[in-house]
Amino acid sequence: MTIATDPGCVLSARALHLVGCGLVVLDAAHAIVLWNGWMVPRSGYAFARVRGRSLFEVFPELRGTKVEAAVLAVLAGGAPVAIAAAAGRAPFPLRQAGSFDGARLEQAVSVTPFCEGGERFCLVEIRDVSGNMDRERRLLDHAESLRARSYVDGLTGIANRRHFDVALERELRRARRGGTPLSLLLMDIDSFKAYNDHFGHQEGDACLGAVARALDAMCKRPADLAARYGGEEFAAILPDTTLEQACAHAEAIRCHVAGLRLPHAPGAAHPHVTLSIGVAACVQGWADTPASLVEAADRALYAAKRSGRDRVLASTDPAPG
Ligand SMILES: Nc1nc2c(ncn2[C@@H]2O[C@H](COP(=O)(O)OP(=O)(O)OP(=O)(O)O)[C@@H](O)[C@H]2O)c(=O)[nH]1
Repeated sequence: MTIATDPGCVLSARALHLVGCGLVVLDAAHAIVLWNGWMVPRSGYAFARVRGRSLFEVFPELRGTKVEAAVLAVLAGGAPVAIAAAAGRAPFPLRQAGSFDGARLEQAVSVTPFCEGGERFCLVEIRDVSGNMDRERRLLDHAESLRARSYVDGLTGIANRRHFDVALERELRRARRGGTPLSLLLMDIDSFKAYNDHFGHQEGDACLGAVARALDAMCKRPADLAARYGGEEFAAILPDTTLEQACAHAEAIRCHVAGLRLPHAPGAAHPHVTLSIGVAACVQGWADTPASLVEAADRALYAAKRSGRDRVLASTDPAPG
């Protein structure tokens, strides 16, 4: 019975050329015995040009790839092999139909053995998964941008409390491992309630933004982190910085913010916006956990407020208990 006279065979042959993926059948010597219509515009080769030629002669770049290994294993009696798509590593030089110099289609490939008339063959199926990969990439980009945004304070644009917590934990571990110093500044805008009451909440928000930008600009080393700790309170993590160095840096920040000469409310302690700053350093045995370091800096900040504001005080005593 010939293909021409068997309606089933004719239909199968037609259907084969309409399938929405690449189908290539190889004989035991990996010569191409079938090449469907999908392959033609994507490879630039009509069936007549590849018929009887080794797959690896038509596509020499398949040498040394997972596709070659799969074909050889399957033709030698192995089980079917599925090769998942990997971004940027499309094995076949196939492009969008009709385009011969664009990017390769992203491909998922499977290789399946079968026997016919006592001979072994394999079917190579190539699926274009470019759309899926694009979607996956867009989802990953979106997830990455959400993740980045979840670490930024929406009002001021500097690191938020979550970012601060993660960074403090990480930097403390690094300092303990390396035996290096680590300091923390807690900073609070003085009489900020009076500012809001006088200028209104929107101006208050703008003032928080201006102070945040000033702090961020003053924390220049790559490992330094300026963050909004909450409300009108800010924090700075200063790795590789001793208590003494941190106090000097805190004093520079205090002067810098006072130097902005942002007008304050008439009822405030000072005519311009100022900061009170508490400084603590991580020392072996105490203030060496995130909670105890924050607590030490907070006690110093409280002392700075009580002793008149617009000043820097360091915590030198171990936390109680
Ligand atoms: N505009 C604005 N105000 C805020 C924000 N978060 C906290 N505040 C205000 O900051 C003020 C903090 O006031 P207090 O805790 O009484 O302290 P203070 O007036 O700064 O006084 P001292 O800290 O003792 O100098 C409150 O009025 C809060 O409403 C914010 O996101 N935007």
